[in-house]
Amino acid sequence: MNPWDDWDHIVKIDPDKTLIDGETFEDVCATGTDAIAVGGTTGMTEEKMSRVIEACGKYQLPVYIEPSHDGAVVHSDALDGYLIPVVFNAGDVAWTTGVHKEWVRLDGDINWEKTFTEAYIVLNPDSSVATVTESNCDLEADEVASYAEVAEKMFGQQIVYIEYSGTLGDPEIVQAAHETLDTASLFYGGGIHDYDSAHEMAQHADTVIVGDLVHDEGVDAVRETVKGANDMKREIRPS
Ligand SMILES: CC(C)=CCC/C(C)=C/CC/C(C)=C/CC/C(C)=C/COP(=O)(O)OP(=O)(O)O
Ligand SMILES: O=P(O)(O)OC[C@@H](O)CO
Ligand SMILES: [Mg+2]
Repeated sequence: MNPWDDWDHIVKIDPDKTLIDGETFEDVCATGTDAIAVGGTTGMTEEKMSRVIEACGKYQLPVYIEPSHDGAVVHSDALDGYLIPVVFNAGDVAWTTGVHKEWVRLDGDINWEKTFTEAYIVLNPDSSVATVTESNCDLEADEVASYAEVAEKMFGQQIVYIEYSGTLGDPEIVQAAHETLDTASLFYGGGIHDYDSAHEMAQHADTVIVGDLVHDEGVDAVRETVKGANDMKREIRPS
């Protein structure tokens, strides 16, 4: 049993962005989402990360950090664990193993029991994450599916993350990736903004991730995406 096995929905909070006026981290944790991930590509500092971790750590939800580089890792009792991206289609291998090597070399406090990797496939060429990692986003569905298969079968990855950060992706690509996986979970993130987009992506993703919406629209909009994802899971799960 992995911590994420019963997560249908995650809210990813970017510590470099603000919540909507009048909304709190408590409100975010009460949207019905299953877990909080803390991370973003640009502007990460230890102080900003810690503020969000401490604020979200007071509630029942699991809180994980998703560091964007080796210097962005924060250790805190408020954390349930660490989700470490490994970018499979990165143009620079630093994002596949290089920054990981530096992290292991320099961080004396790694708790491997709470550390899990995510095999990222980055697909929106206009996102910061694609720019930073120089990812090759020009991939057909069968190539994405093959990356997913390589991640699980050759590299033993237990999370494959289809990342369209900032834009809603192609459900057929998500489906193709999902179909290659046996035991690994498929995470999908990017452009989920309402009931329908969450509902659609939850058909093939085991877990959907909602990021910018919490910063741009707020908790009511996030709650709709939780409903969409949960409804789809009820529709497709054998009772
Ligand atoms: C070795 C350690 C500790 C970490 C390595 C982490 C790696 C490989 C990071 C690569 C970049 C990555 C996948 C970051 C994860 C977080 C993420 C995708 C955030 C979303 O970013 P964007 O939405 O593109 O950026 P902004 O919202 O900040 O513009
Ligand atoms: O911000 P959005 O587009 O919701 O994307 C979520 C997440 O996959 C980003 O890493
Ligand atoms: Mg973003």
